[in-house]
Amino acid sequence: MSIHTASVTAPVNIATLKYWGKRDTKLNLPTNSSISVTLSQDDLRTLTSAAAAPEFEKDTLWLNGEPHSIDNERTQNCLHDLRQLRKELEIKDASLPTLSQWKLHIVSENNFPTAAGLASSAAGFAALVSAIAKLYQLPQSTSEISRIARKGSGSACRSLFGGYVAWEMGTAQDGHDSMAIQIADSSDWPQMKACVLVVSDIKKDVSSTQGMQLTVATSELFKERIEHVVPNRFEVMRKAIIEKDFATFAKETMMDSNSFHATCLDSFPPIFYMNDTSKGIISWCHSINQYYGETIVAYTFDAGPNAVLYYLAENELKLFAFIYKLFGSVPGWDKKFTVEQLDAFNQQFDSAKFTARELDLELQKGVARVILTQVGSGPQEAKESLIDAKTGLPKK
Ligand SMILES: Nc1ncnc2c1ncn2[C@@H]1O[C@H](COP(=O)(O)OP(=O)(O)OP(=O)(O)O)[C@@H](O)[C@H]1O
Ligand SMILES: C[C@@](O)(CCOP(=O)(O)OP(=O)(O)O)CC(=O)O
Repeated sequence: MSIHTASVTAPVNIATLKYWGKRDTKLNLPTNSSISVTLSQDDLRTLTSAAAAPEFEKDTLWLNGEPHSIDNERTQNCLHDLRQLRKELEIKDASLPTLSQWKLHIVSENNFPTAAGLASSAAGFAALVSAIAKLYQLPQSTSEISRIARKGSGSACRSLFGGYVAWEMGTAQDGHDSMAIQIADSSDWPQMKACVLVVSDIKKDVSSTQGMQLTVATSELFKERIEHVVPNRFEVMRKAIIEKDFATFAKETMMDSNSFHATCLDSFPPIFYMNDTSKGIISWCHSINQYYGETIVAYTFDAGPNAVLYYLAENELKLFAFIYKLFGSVPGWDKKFTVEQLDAFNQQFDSAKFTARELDLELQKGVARVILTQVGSGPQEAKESLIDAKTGLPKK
């Protein structure tokens, strides 16, 4: 069997200026531009291998070891566009193997919970589209490929780049100008770190796709958000990233998370993604910033209760004096810090004279684990393949 394969890893991204609302649900065209930070693949990543061979009978996807439906319109749109681009190459150069006509086998693994509000669809579609683009040796730019990932899941287009990324909403009806661009590389502002407080990794009741359309259809507040709030914030946040102005970046990030969740509450019937633990974490972050008299931490919440905290490496000790005090007993710390470093967080807390009233111990019960990570790079070609090169099936 003559099997062609390619493997890619792709990152998760967490928006600091949220995408919420579509003007075209088929093409995933958004009602506003958005901004995100790409997280390091050392901690959260999707690995996808794609293979094409004339003998394959049908397009098949295996996700986390199980067959997974590929018949949905979004995945089909991505495959269609990628095949179209490959076909153009084959027409120009008749010596190329006709991969565009062969069926695909795609095998993918997320190294974190799927469909649990940790942006698995973003990393998943970014990896799927990147792996097939690599397999097909497509010459298109990363932004052009991001347009295809967008059709899989809107936020996926931002996972095509590392660092700090904007998804420009565009205005064209066919979506050709709605794609991701890089605002700054991870190496331009490498000090950005992220701490994910996993409040729940259970599948959510209202998916992002359903939730945002309910907001578009019913929320009055949403109109104000897309017409005024987001366009202004986009410029302020972009500038803050370029100038490495953490205080402004953090304030806008927190305000945008709150604005997005306010439009969820303003939807009818209302959508609640945050729970009491999430709200407690918000107050806790404000207490920490107030205690230090400067903004050292920003929180943001996607369509679920998990918190993502952004902070700069230089403030890690200051921040973790508090975060480790509350959430030190859950898994995730020992992989990143030595016993001495963890002890330093405790000592820093003890010297902080923080009162018991401000220390909300109830919060401890709501967090299941922490994921400690940082800004990272975009999709990378992987040496490891999940596909057996002889059979074209997933490796056991
Ligand atoms: N590695 C992958 N390859 C292909 N598709 C994937 C992959 N990972 C996830 N998906 C698709 O994304 C779906 C999960 O998307 P969903 O939006 O429900 O959750 P999420 O992305 O984890 O959460 P959120 O979007 O709120 O952050 C899966 O059911 C699957 O169809
Ligand atoms: C709250 C968000 O995470 C919503 C993400 O929505 P999706 O990209 O998952 O939605 P679809 O385009 O319908 O697949 C905000 C964001 O990532 O910008």
